[in-house]
Amino acid sequence: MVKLLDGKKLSQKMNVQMKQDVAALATQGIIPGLAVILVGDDAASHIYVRNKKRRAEKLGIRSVIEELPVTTTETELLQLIDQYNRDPEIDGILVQLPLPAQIDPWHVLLAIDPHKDVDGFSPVNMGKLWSGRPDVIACTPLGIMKLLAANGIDVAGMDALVIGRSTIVGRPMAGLLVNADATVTIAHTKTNDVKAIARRSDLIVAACGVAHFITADDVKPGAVVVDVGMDRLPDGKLTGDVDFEHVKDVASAITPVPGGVGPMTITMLMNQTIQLAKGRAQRE
Ligand SMILES: Nc1nc(=O)c2c([nH]1)NC[C@@H]1CN(c3ccc(C(=O)N[C@@H](CCC(=O)O)C(=O)O)cc3)C=[N+]21
Repeated sequence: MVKLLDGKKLSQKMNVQMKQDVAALATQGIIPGLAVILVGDDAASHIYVRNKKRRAEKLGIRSVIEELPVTTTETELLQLIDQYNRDPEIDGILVQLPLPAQIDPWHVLLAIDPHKDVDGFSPVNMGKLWSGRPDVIACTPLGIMKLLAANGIDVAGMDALVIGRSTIVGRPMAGLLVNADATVTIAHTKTNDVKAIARRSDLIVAACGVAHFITADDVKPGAVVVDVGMDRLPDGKLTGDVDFEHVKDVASAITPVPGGVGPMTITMLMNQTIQLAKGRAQRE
């Protein structure tokens, strides 16, 4: 029987601890503060940001949402980031990716104070992760590690395949897996035969953005399959990079879409905002 890696259920469980943490901070007069900056009118991004605001409100985290027009210049965005860098009541800053073409995301990642980089995308935090000394960690990969651990899956010694090399998912995912003693392959669009690698992997993390890219034929019996995809089928339905219906009969454990990695991403974002606020409480 396949084990369903249920991110919604684990998120609800983690909410209990997070609410206690927020209450403890409140006795010290501290409310965790999260600034979310969204540039442009990408429909999916607006939905994620609204979800984040709702989750923050439920937990007692103060969130400030900045929705900027698609014409925003890089200078304007960097000025806003600097304003939040200096705001003592803001613990975490998140700039929703992707950004419009006139803004270089690298300049944005360099501008965010690493101590407020709640996404863990800045070069300082990425470097710390790859140095084996993680600090703030990218929320999606961190959520995946929590989901695996909570289901008793130890990746040590596993042959792991990460499909995708983005700053948001693939690279930090590979770093976390290496730190947890997995043997990691990072595949990408130029990889010669990703399916052959998939067939001999004990763990597959699919983050390539192609609906149902991983089929039952690509999965070794008993492998663990994690689906980071958020793809739309022609009928508009949300689906993942994994053909769940068929892969579930081959894998030993699998994440659903929705209800798997997505909810864990937001949970980690909230948890890291709370952890950063705890750091502020200690300094004050
Ligand atoms: N700086 C930055 N940080 C991010 O964390 C970030 C980003 N940029 N850009 C886009 C991606 C995407 N992302 C998701 C978060 C939650 C769900 C989520 O909650 N998904 C639900 C379903 C939602 C639905 O039904 O549409 C689920 O999987 O169950 C999905 C995707 C965060 N991202």
